[in-house]
Amino acid sequence: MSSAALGAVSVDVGSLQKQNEVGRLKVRRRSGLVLRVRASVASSQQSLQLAKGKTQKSEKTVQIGVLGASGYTGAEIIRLLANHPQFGIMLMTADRKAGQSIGSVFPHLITQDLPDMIAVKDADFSDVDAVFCCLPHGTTQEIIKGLPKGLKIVDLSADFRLRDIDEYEEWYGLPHKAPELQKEAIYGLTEVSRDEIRNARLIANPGCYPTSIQLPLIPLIKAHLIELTNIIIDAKSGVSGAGRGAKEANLYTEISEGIHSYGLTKHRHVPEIEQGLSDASHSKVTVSFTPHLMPMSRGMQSTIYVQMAPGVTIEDLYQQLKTTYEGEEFVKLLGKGSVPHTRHVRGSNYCFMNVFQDRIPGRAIIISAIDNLVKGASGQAIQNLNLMMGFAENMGLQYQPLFP
Ligand SMILES: NC(=O)C1=CN([C@@H]2O[C@H](COP(=O)(O)OP(=O)(O)OC[C@H]3O[C@@H](n4cnc5c(N)ncnc54)[C@H](OP(=O)(O)O)[C@@H]3O)[C@@H](O)[C@H]2O)C=CC1
Ligand SMILES: CC(=O)N[C@@H](CCC(=O)OP(=O)(O)O)C(=O)O
Repeated sequence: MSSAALGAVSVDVGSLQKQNEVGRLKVRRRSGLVLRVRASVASSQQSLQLAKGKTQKSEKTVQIGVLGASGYTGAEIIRLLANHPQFGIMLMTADRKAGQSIGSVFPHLITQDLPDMIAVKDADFSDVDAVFCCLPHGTTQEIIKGLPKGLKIVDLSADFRLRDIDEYEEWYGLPHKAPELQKEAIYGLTEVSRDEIRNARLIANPGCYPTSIQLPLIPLIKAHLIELTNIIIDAKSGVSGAGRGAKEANLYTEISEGIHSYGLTKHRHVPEIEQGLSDASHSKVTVSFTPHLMPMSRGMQSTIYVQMAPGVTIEDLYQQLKTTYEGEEFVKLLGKGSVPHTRHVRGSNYCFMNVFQDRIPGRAIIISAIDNLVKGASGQAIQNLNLMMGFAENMGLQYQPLFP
């Protein structure tokens, strides 16, 4: 049952409560005793199913569930899927906002024909083919463990990113609740692990900082062009990276007109970055990583300082990245001397990068820019599901950046 099939009428509170008990009405409070009600014109049988969490199949070929549809990454999945020819959203869940329509939670999505949001525990996954799991880390393992085994899952949280369970428990301070699923999870940095992603059932979608950092560093490490010590990463994120939940630290007054670093020496993305770089080098790589919060809603830039291997020049680094990414649609090495800007990738699935010779001989500066909500989260998640379902990797993702 799609929300587009619901009409709007006004009724008194008594009849409203009675009807709402059987799930026939979606209620939004206006003022005093007058309520605006969206009444179902479907049969009572269909209405009852809606109350239980059933939703009508989308007309598209792959039925998608979005868990955590009331959060920023969930909303971004929904926005991006509007233009996807194969993925249709038939199920959306939320926690505190369960029971609300998408239009009341995200007015910018009101024009899309979408089911209302329900609690995860009420969801019926029997007609769903794949889910995007956009829930906070720590809540995700148990929820994914309870999903039907045939479902394809792209998990945007950090819950399955670290292969080493002890490391997860140490950095996240939480017990791992699904170690058996951890063995199955494939880390979904698309350009690096495409072949494994195609055959995966459960993808651990990378964090936004790790995406912006690993994309330039992995090819340089694999080609032995940089030293594995003294890698220094100075990274900056827009505030949407912290999610939509209300937190004092993310109030306008706290983040506007200034920048600040956080998570010094202990940010939980350190082990994720080191895992990826160590895999590329077949030895333990450590990094210094300092993230910063910027007064912008979305966007991420990583500035990375590295020591080049003996005899290696900046031209070698440039040529290596050029060869690695020249056939890639979403990773772009800029022309020599051009500086990546977050505003040039905003709203798109692109990662822009470049390398620069430092004035200190032997050192290089690498800059990469992504939109944290797109290539850093929901865009890469769709890229991965496209591969898992056997579709073109770029399907539904050819959004040009928003500028200015
Ligand atoms: N924001 C970003 O740039 C990125 C985020 N990520 C990761 O993606 C995931 C989602 O992030 P984001 O969208 O920003 O987060 P938000 O805080 O914006 O949204 C979280 C969503 O999860 C729901 N939720 C919260 N607690 C529970 C629970 N106990 N059970 C079921 N649902 C719950 C919320 O529902 P309700 O609103 O109803 O409370 C909401 O829909 C996180 O793991 C995050 O770390 C990854 C890369 C980038
Ligand atoms: C600005 C901000 O707070 N950013 C988040 C990272 C968002 C992200 O990609 O992280 P996960 O998917 O690993 O949660 C942070 O620093 O924790």
